[in-house]
Amino acid sequence: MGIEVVVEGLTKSFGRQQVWRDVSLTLPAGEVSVMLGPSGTGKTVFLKSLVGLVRPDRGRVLIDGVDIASCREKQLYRTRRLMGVMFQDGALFGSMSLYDNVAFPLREHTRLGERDVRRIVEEKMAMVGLAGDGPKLPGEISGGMRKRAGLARALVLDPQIILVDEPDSGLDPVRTAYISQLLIDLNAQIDATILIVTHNIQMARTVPDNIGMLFRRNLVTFGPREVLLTSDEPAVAQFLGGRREGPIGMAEEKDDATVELELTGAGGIGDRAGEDRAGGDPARIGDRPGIGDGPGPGDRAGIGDGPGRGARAGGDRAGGDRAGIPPQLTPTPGLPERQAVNRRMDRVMRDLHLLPRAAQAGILAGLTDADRARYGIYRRDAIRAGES
Ligand SMILES: Nc1ncnc2c1ncn2[C@@H]1O[C@H](COP(=O)(O)OP(=O)(O)OP(=O)(O)O)[C@@H](O)[C@H]1O
Repeated sequence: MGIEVVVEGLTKSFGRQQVWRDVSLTLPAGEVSVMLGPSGTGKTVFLKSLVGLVRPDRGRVLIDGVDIASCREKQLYRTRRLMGVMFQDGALFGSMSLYDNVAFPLREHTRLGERDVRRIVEEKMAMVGLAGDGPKLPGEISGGMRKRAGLARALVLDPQIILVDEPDSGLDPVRTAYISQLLIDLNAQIDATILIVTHNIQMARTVPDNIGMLFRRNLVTFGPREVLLTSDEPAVAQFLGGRREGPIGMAEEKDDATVELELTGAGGIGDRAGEDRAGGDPARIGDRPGIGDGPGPGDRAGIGDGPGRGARAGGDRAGGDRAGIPPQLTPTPGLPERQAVNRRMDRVMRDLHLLPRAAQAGILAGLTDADRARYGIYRRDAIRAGES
């Protein structure tokens, strides 16, 4: 099973620029987590600090009892063996074939003979859908294939933690859907702890068990996916809706006066540009297209308010969405079930009372009959939670 990663009070600056401060979270063992955030908010720096490629100014990163933010080189090296990293562009050596790229960590860090190297490389390349592509050079293949080759290389040392930097960047939506499925399939097969850094909303909505978001040098939230997906935090709602109105600006930081204007509807950027907004509603916080669509100014979270259903968080939604929470991807038929699913559900149900009400409603609305029996929850309790 994967290993838990505990981050405590992590702070990082480059010169006078503070990237983020006091970031604390736990990546639960064997679960898939996503870190979201607008461009430039330090997602990649965060990922690198988990591998010890960036040293934070303060804080700890505990992996298997070792604080990799402060440990000695030898321990860092040993702990890194537990981790596989897929960088944005695959980070392949351009002059080596895919086969040699994927074999590289095995030849560098183990004493395996070439026959074993071949067995492992072929197995991992097949896992990411690159069987038979070994002889190709990185320059001869598409960006999606390069990413998958980078993923195969990240897998050869059988990591218990996999860190993935923007797996969707440069990919079309179909390739992004494939790599999303691949990450879930991998988790089902090897039960590793996975952290994906991305700003792809679709991936964030359908892949992870847990989601966090970095914004303005802070971790806005981190927890079960239902928390962020039902959040009424303005930056989160704007980000999920992909809208310009809200606190996130082109230069990451809008000035406060602009935000105030937008939120009061007294003239957002769209108005000044003479653009239409759906429904003519001035910069409503909860107005995420395709998620919250109920009338009324009280609709801040933009959740659970299907027309004619009484505007309730937790109500059923068309297309299988519940309370604005789309179904999570499941492994491809024929693969094992994800072991993380039950572990996560146990944890979430244990801590349910600590979560925001909308998240609770979303979680309860999504329970299967088997879940309800397991946790002793009656259907009417779940419905009542959705109504409150
Ligand atoms: N080695 C470095 N030296 C100085 N500044 C750096 C260094 N690495 C990153 N930064 C700065 O830290 C900030 C965060 O960068 P990072 O690449 O982590 O953002 P990101 O959220 O991953 O962005 P994107 O989504 O666009 O990839 C940026 O302002 C970047 O310029």
